Amino acid sequence: MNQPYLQVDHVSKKFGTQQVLHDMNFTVNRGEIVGLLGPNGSGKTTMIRLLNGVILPDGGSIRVGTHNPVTDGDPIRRKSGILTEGAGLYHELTGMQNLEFFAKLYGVWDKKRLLDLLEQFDLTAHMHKLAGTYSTGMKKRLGLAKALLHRPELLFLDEPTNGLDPEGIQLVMKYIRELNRTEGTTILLCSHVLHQIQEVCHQYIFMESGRVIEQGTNREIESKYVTETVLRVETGLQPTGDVFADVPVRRVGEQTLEFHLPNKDGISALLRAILLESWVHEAVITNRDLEALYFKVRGEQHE
Ligand SMILES: Nc1ncnc2c1ncn2[C@@H]1O[C@H](COP(=O)(O)OP(=O)(O)OP(=O)(O)O)[C@@H](O)[C@H]1O
Repeated sequence: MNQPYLQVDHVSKKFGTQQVLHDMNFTVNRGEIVGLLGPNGSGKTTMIRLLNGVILPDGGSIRVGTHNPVTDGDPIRRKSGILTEGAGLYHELTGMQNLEFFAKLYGVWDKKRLLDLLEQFDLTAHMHKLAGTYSTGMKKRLGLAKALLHRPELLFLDEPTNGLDPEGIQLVMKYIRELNRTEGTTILLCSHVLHQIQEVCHQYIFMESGRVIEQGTNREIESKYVTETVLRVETGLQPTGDVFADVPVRRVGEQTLEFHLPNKDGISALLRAILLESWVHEAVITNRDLEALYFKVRGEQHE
């Protein structure tokens, strides 16, 4: 089932004298949602522009399906949609006119599709207003509708939820998941809001200073980097020392203790021991969500 779709081999890119990407290597399979993660300036947008054929690499090779972006930029752009920071909208046109313009440009004029997308992104009531008067969130949602007009098989999303309110974030993340599930769209997603993307991504590529420093699923990265289980428990327990039931413990809040276990196997026994002495309202493993893994992966680079 794993069919390589994006293949990046030893890719490098310079802007002037600045080496922005160094020997980049990664593969994304068809139908995956992949998070491209890394701090500001690590080269994520540059990588997307190379995949999309908008700029050319200095070295290495890239495949997007059967295409090489160096020679086949147009076919790739016909099959892909892109949402960038600016969204590329015409502010002097209405929301509807923007979609009409791009649908004609892409040669995919379909009024029903336009109306469906406006409806899906909660823009029907605003479709006759000028895009320049839209809020940041509305522009972002219109940009997404524009990126999806031609039913792309590949979608590049650069910070898709930036500037959206909680309802907008939920709407967009739900749509991304649905699109991938129903149409099998391959999605490369750049975001700094890690708790949002961990709900939708199948795997992650971690970048740092123009290099891939790690790639894998949450589970793969967890098993490689997480060597203990940190359990945060909301409880009335008052341990007398820094060990309880043979587990090291420290107080991190008035009613919150943090236990450090060698692995998950000891959690049930620990909770049973706590419950013999006090109440428990919540127990959460805190060191295996995407944010914790992100810092762990990056931390190892700096050690
Ligand atoms: N057209 C360009 N000309 C010169 N330098 C550029 C150009 N585009 C990007 N850079 C530089 O390349 C580096 C990587 O930029 P890029 O935008 O790819 O990073 P990023 O990971 O997407 O950052 P962010 O998270 O802030 O969006 C930065 O140092 C940036 O200044």
